Amino acid sequence: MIRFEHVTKRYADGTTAVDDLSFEVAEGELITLVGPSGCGKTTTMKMVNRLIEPTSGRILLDGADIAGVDPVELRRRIGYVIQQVGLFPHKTVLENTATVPHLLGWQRKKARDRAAELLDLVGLDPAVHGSRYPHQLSGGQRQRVGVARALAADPPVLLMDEPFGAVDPVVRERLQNEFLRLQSQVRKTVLFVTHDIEEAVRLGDRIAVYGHGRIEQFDAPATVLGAPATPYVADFVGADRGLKRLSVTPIEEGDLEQPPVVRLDDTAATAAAALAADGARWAVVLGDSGRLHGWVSAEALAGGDGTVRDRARRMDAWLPVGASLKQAFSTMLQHDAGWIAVLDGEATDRFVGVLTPARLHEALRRSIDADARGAARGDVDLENIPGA
Ligand SMILES: Nc1ncnc2c1ncn2[C@@H]1O[C@H](COP(=O)(O)OP(=O)(O)OP(=O)(O)O)[C@@H](O)[C@H]1O
Repeated sequence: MIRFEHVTKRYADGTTAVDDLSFEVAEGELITLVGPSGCGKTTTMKMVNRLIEPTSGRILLDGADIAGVDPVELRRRIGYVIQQVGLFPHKTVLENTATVPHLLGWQRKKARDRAAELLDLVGLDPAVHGSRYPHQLSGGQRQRVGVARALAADPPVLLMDEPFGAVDPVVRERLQNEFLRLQSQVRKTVLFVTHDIEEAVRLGDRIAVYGHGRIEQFDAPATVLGAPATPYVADFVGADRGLKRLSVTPIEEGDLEQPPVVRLDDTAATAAAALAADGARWAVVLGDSGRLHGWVSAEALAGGDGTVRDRARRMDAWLPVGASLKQAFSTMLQHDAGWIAVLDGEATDRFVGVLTPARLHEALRRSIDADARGAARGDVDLENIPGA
């Protein structure tokens, strides 16, 4: 979709902002460009819509060299969102959003309908916010309008230069989540510049980590965190990369422990026998429809009649398979629980196993090791990891 071939940009004063850059971005992929200030991220981005021309090399869009495409025509295919959103102060939110459709000569009604649809998509109510002026919005709302405006003409490519850089961390996280939801619907090819590794990791399908004018590593977030290609990248992603990695490592079925499972209506004696057969001290308890109810200990089942129902404790800390290890850790803390149940996440909510802190740690170690060796996580034998 977008292809850089040996692209170099040298400014008139001799600064080499981008040095012999080659990479490729697939259609519908979200690439984050991350690195310290002045490393060439913005220059890279602006060469794609020809706000800056390369000194040498080629950039191809859909296989065609963009040097041969009229810049105005090119920019119609490329949405652009920047940190200082650049909304027109004297135009309403709706008019701002409809800017590009207007320029493209759409009929007024069609352009306004499209703008309203886009505002809705980015979480703004067109009936409430559409007639406001930019100064009547919060910073986060202005950023949303910026995104809506960039999407208005439905361009296949989106360039985003620190779009959420100017808002506070809480709003920023909300905007990031909304943007991910939006992207899962619209599937644009996105280049997203940020200097924040957390943001890069959270958003990117792949991350390009920049050194000076060059890409030091171009990989999936989990790989960048788990197996930094150079000491520079390791330093940039930080000493707490293990923690960051939690947020990009999903829970897999193979990570889970399988304690005995009993039902609320089982007799205490049957349940006690099941625990004894397994040598287990506790069992997961499922309710009537197979949903998670909680747990029951071997002590609670000892002696007496009745059913598990009388002796079980409720515990509803659960997550679906595929949720991140970070969510798992945070759910454990939130419920003050030594384990969480993992369900299949489909409509059936089938119980698939239990994640304990020890299993979580193992999953993390296994995924780091798998990336380092280019293997699948399930194939990693923890015995072979030193210190595991
Ligand atoms: N017009 C220009 N003339 C000369 N040098 C420039 C020009 N624009 C940018 N540079 C230099 O090129 C290098 C790369 O700049 P660029 O804006 O691409 O970096 P960046 O990674 O986007 O930085 P930031 O995160 O601070 O925006 C920097 O050293 C910058 O000073």
